[in-house]
Amino acid sequence: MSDEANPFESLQEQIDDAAAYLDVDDDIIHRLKYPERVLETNLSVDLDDGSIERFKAFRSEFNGDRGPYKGGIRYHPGVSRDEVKALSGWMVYKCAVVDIPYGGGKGGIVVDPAEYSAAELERLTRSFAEELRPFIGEDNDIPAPDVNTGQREMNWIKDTYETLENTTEPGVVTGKSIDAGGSAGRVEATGRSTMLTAREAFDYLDKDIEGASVAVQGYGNAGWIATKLIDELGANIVAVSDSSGAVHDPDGLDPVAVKEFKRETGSVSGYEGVEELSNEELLTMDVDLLVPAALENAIDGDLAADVQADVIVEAANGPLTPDADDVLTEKDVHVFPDILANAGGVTVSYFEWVQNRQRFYWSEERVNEELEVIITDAFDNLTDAYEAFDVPNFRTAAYVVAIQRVVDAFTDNGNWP
Ligand SMILES: NC(=O)C1=CN([C@@H]2O[C@H](COP(=O)(O)OP(=O)(O)OC[C@H]3O[C@@H](n4cnc5c(N)ncnc54)[C@H](O)[C@@H]3O)[C@@H](O)[C@H]2O)C=CC1
Ligand SMILES: O=C(O)CCC(=O)C(=O)O
Repeated sequence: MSDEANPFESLQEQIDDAAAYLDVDDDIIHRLKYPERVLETNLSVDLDDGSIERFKAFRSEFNGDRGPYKGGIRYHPGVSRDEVKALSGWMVYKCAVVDIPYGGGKGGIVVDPAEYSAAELERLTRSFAEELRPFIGEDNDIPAPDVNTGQREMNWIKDTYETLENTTEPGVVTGKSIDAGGSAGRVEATGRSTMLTAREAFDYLDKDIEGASVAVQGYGNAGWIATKLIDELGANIVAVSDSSGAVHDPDGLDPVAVKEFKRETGSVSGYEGVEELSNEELLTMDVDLLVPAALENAIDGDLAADVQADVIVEAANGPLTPDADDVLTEKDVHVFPDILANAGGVTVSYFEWVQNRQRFYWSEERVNEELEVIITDAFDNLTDAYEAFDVPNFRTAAYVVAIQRVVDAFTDNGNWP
């Protein structure tokens, strides 16, 4: 993974690339490139051995023109202020692409959760929730899971908030467990929209997904579910990876068996009867479809020169640097961007929030059906814009659609002459 590109600068470049196709005042575009505010805090947490450790944490509220700030919370040693700013900006344009009534936010704690006990992580999460309390709320800013967080952490945040506020407000966070007010289908939603985007992309490009060879980088929530659902479309999953490395079988891997192996051993590496590869080798395999589902900057300009995939569908946020985009556009590799492909997560978070507010819960079938409508409509809007604006790639098309929607909300709110 390249550590050179600054994700916040990448976001700003993506906005500029699309703004060039729109008739929007430069001052408005400038406003759309910076967060409205960023909370930076230091959390002091009691460890199990009696010592105290301090953790840096952030929450960026990028833009609220279309609704409450919305976006996940990440636990990772690589979290930084600029990373969180970028991730919160991508949330703004993601929510606009799928046309759900949210702005964008994102948070993170600089921590490797593997090094701490569950009790320590609970104290850390509740401490962060206390700091977040003045900012979050179902009409203000609504956190959700991201890398290394899930239902457990969301339940802790909800409980801390509700206790301090002396209220019941399950819609203050999404991605909760079902018993705490979560939605059916939320855990699978990010991988599901990745699958739907891949399916629509192959159809649009007149390619057959059945039998298509697929490599997936990252085998966590987004990557594993995407792999399983793309496999169910009849594609041939030839390689998957996690931070330990990649496994490759040209005859096809069984995604469920690999997942079970990872659950037992902690990694995909060591899975029997397959070839072991590096992550870089996986990313440059000659496959029909490549799905980056790990972290930002997985493919930079240098690596992009060696990419052999025909189609890339981004399950991760920001896996390609702007340099990589330029190289891949030049090579005619079709990249379907994160702000569409992984938008299933926030879309089903929206369904969860709606259900929380109505205290009326939907079946998983209804969630999946409504998600499919939103993702396929968004895909059609994106490809319409790709053709109408004659932009070089699908990312720019997605930003053209999204920026126009945010600008329309801003100006309709009476903020501009
Ligand atoms: N969880 C969600 O609902 C959503 C997640 N995303 C994005 O999807 C991506 C993955 O998130 P999750 O699956 O939730 O996280 P996760 O923590 O469940 O999984 C991350 C996976 O990436 C792997 N990984 C980390 N570094 C790697 C590397 N250098 N090479 C290969 N694999 C590596 C990890 O081993 C793990 O398997 C992130 O970019 C996240 O922002 C986007 C939308 C929603
Ligand atoms: O479910 C959500 O609100 C946001 C998920 C997220 O962080 C993302 O889409 O990157």
